[in-house]
Amino acid sequence: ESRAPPEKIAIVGAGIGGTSAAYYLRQKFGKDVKIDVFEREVVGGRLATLSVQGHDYEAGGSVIHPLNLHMKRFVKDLGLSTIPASGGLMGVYNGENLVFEESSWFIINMIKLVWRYGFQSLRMHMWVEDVLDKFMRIYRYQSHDYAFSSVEKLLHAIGGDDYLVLVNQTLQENLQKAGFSEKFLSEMIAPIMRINFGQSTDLNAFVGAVSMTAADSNLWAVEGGNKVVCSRLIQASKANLISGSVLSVEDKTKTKQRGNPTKMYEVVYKSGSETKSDFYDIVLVATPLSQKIANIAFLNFDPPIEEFHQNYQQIVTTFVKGELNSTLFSSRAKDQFGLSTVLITDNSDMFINSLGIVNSVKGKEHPPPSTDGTQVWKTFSREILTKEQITTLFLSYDYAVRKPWLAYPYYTPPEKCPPILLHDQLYYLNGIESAASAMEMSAIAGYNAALLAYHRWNGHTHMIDQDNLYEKLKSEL
Ligand SMILES: Cc1cc2nc3c(=O)[nH]c(=O)nc-3n(C[C@H](O)[C@H](O)[C@H](O)COP(=O)(O)OP(=O)(O)OC[C@H]3O[C@@H](n4cnc5c(N)ncnc54)[C@H](O)[C@@H]3O)c2cc1C
Ligand SMILES: CC(C)=CCC/C(C)=C/CC/C(C)=C/CSC[C@H](N)C(=O)O
Repeated sequence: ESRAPPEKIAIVGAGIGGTSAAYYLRQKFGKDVKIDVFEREVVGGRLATLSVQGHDYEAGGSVIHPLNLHMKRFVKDLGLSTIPASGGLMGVYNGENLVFEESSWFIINMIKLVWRYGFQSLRMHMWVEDVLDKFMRIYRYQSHDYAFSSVEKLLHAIGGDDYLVLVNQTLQENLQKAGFSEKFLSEMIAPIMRINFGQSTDLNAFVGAVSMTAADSNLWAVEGGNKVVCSRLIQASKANLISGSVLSVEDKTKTKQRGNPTKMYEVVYKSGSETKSDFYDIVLVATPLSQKIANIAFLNFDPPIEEFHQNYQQIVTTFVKGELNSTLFSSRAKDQFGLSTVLITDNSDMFINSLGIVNSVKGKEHPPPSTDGTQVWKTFSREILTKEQITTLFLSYDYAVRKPWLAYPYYTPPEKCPPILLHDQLYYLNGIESAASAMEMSAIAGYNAALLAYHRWNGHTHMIDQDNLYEKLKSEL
């Protein structure tokens, strides 16, 4: 028996976390509940494009794994199309030379890897497969409507104690214990961590595994830009998008029309030059609760809502349309360079984290391949690149554009993930980023928060934090 649905739900943030929550909240609570999504900047959040000479390129979250089933489902449900997001050859630069270069021949590649690293590349693949295999359990739990009240409980339900060890250990520690060599860690693993999370192997082993899956070859993206998923989710969930910055959420008692005094949340927000407010039964916060990012005050809560010190790192995305100075990396003639991604080791003293050729969000043929040797390159760096640095990297360039992000947490395991449940009907989605930040992780958090809110509203305690779910669902089949 379910009680009457809530009248109004607020979601703060229209990134993939907030918009997927809106989508699932609508499915669970039905058509009558009013859902307001507050966004102070642009729908999509860290999914955004930048334009280079009239063509758009992914500047934030760009690649999606073939087993990211929520993102896959959104694309299907929302009638969107996909484009391949990986391809081309990769090389690893150590500050002096390329220590590894991929070959376009699979067999040659394998021989090169075995020659330099023995069978560690294959073992690494198996290690990642093992983490990913367990990860897939979350989809079964969520399709059966099970919810979790903390990130730790969610991770434990997926991968048991092994998963908690992963988030509490550095990738370095974990892989050293598993017998991987220093050479393999510094030449292969650290550069992958650096391109994906701007860090070395000192991040937690779970986000390390997520980062390794992003080295898969069948990655994809949404045609037109990944951010389109967010705007379409808002439309599909029939939520109201409110353009404004949420300033505070206050725990208040309100007497509704013809009713008893009820506990509600007053959301105060600034829209243009006006400050407005409204009351909600349920509030979901779908943005990192760091002062530098969201800056939301929680008023009148007893006990008070603590501040979370999730430290988000700056990553600058820069697109340059130009001709690469390939002699910086290799003595080969520039028309023989052949690499489309350069990963960089930690000891290289390079001012960038990575460099790669990118395709526009319309796919490979847009714009048509250039004939003058220029390409659109994307770099990630900690700091904004100076003109000198750009001219070191490029022999010539026509155009450069950049976007600095507070991109993802700076990982310092052991990780204590912030709570999901901040108050009776107040939920926080982005604590999951302390385990790993990725589009799919936010979509999982959005679905989980929607299910948790629904079950807590209706008193379905048996659907929350169930032990032994994997065994239980196995025997149900
Ligand atoms: C450079 C970069 C590359 C990445 N690459 C990948 C990738 O290839 N694949 C992948 O899976 N992931 C990638 N990620 C990570 C991924 O983009 C994020 O994990 C994901 O987009 C986070 O979504 P979110 O909805 O949780 O948060 P956000 O997208 O940050 O959404 C939060 C929203 O809340 C809004 N907001 C904040 N405060 C307020 C307020 N007070 N009032 C109203 N609105 C507010 C913000 O404007 C924002 O739009 C990348 C991230 C970056 C930065
Ligand atoms: C959650 C699971 C199982 C998989 C997600 C894998 C994935 C696609 C992770 C990407 C994480 C991330 C923050 C990447 C940043 S850089 C991406 C890309 N290399 C680029 O150059 O833009």
